[in-house]
Amino acid sequence: MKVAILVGSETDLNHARAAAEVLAQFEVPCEVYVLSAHRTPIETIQFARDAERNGFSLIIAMAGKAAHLPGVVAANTILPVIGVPLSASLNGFDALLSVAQMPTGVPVACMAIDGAKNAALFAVSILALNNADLKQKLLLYRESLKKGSGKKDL
Ligand SMILES: Nc1c(C(=O)O)ncn1[C@@H]1O[C@H](COP(=O)(O)O)[C@@H](O)[C@H]1O
Repeated sequence: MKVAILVGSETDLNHARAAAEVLAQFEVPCEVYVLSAHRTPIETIQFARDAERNGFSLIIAMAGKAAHLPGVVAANTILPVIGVPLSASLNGFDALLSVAQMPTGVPVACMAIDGAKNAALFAVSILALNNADLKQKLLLYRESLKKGSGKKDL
């Protein structure tokens, strides 16, 4: 059980870090790579093709601007690909549409703009399907979200 976190540029590494921190909280191992469908197309495709053989269970791919990275990765693996559009320009709307509007047959699970943490949590949900220990941790995490909710007397 291992997650790959891909970002399109070194300038996106803060988002990779945010996702990696969530995965670490759940003790899910991950590896971070800077790969770009535009700047390093051959390496990106090779990474996606080898990902399953290299022990990855799923891939989180994040990119800003013309965010083709998640789609190109999805086109080259049948592992689940979670895409995160980043707000590198146009408040992230350009990347959102690039990640969300995949043609039928090659899906990418598109998170919110800059939704790196939710990408990691979604990855944990998928992995928890086959891992009772992880499922328990996820249930505890959801329980922790209740803190601070309810009626407030001001
Ligand atoms: N969208 C992509 C891809 C890709 O889709 O393969 N590769 C880099 N990028 C994005 O370009 C933005 C600007 O990158 P630079 O800051 O390096 O110029 C980044 O947000 C990156 O994700």
